[in-house]
Amino acid sequence: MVKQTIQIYARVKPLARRQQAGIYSVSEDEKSVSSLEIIVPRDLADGFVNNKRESYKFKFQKIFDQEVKQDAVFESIAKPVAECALAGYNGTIFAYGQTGSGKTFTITGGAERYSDRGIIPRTLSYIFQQLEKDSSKVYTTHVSYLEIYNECGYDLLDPRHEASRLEDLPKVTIMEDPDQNIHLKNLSLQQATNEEEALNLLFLGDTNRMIAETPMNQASTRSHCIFTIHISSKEPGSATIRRSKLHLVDLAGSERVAKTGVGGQLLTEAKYINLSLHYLEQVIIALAEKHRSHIPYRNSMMTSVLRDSLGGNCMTTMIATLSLDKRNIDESISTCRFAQRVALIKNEAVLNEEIDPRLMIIQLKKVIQELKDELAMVTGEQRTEELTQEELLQLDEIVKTFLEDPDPESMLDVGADMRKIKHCFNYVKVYSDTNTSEKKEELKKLRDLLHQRDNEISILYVTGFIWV
Ligand SMILES: Nc1ncnc2c1ncn2[C@@H]1O[C@H](COP(=O)(O)OP(=O)(O)OP(=O)(O)O)[C@@H](O)[C@H]1O
Repeated sequence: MVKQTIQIYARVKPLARRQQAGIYSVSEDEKSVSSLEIIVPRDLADGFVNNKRESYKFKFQKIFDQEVKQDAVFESIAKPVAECALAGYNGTIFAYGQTGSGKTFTITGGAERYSDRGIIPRTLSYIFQQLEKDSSKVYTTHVSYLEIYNECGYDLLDPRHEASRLEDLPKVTIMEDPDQNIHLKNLSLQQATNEEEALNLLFLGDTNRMIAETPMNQASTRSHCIFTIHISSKEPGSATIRRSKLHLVDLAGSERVAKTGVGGQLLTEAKYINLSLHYLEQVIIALAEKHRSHIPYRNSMMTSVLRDSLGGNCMTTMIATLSLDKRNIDESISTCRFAQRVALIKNEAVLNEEIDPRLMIIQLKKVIQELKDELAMVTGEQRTEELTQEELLQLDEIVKTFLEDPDPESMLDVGADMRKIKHCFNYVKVYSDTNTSEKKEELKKLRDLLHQRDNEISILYVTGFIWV
């Protein structure tokens, strides 16, 4: 079991040309903990008098400032989580931040340049590279892509639909089993056997996501998207299967503070525009409080789906996306505050291993047969039915390999079935008889040759070709 708090990272979006930079600084202490200090000048903030604090400091595992590129973000954040998923642990990476702060850019990527691809395509690429390298296990990979809008789930990977509206996509509903495990009804799991197939599925999902945008559901701002990579692995011959899920989550825009302007207050009335993010916050608050027994996961679909990622069996990472221009400083501060609370949540990730019942039955049948054979040998009660032709050929092969193995410590094991043991003895007899007669034949040939050479030499003496 791996006990770990949720890891929090911050990423600062580059300023657009006409944006005015806010005042902030990034520093790192001797233990490599990064700090972000945001300054809101007392005299003037966004045109209003600021009577509040001037300096806001937040700690993160690492802060990626404006110039940091996608490959560095992947290496630091996603690669370790992908490695854990390959080893059999659940993982979640979610991006949280206000609209336009770079959540989609970080999770999915930008369309302009190949180097702009984000965490999802890079993680898929990395996972398939690793699978190709590891021949010790058999891996199976599936992906799913869920969009949650207004408390309704939609399957973005439904291959039968060419969606023109979000409502055209199959609706996904939540079901809970008696052990409180969440199951998503109607969410398709599509198999991907290589990187290309997985990327095609991502593309299908992103296309559906874009096409299904309606005036009611503007851009990704109001919906949450969860791309999940499901990995299962098994060693050949073993009945134990490891299963893990890696959720890559692009949350809805988190803006919630209404800038009233009245009285010049900057950080005032909290107004939630997205109820499910409000419920997410409720869950985070409840989890961060000690001795809190009830966690309100069930209040929203998103918190139900991410239940394991928040205070459960998962290694979870949050990326706080920040837009640190002057106008968005207040939103960035509330994103950082949210992240600090998230950092208090402890998760306990366990290795997800289970026994495949089908393989287990095959193995147990074999064990039962071996035990029956041993019992029959001990009690003298022999099995009388004939061995099949296939079984006989298999036995011949096993004995031949054993006899031809130069290793003096090699063993012949055919179990306790007397029919098999007898057949092996017969094979050994025939094998050694064949070998002996072959050797006799060879000896005779050599003797004949020797005799012939002696005769030839005697003739040479007699004819005087050889002088002594
Ligand atoms: N690190 C970055 N480098 C370059 N461009 C970026 C970066 N982050 C974001 N952008 C650009 O900023 C714009 C807004 O980013 P993005 O769409 O990712 O925001 P978002 O947080 O997902 O918004 P929403 O909540 O509406 O989905 C996009 O044009 C994106 O390409």
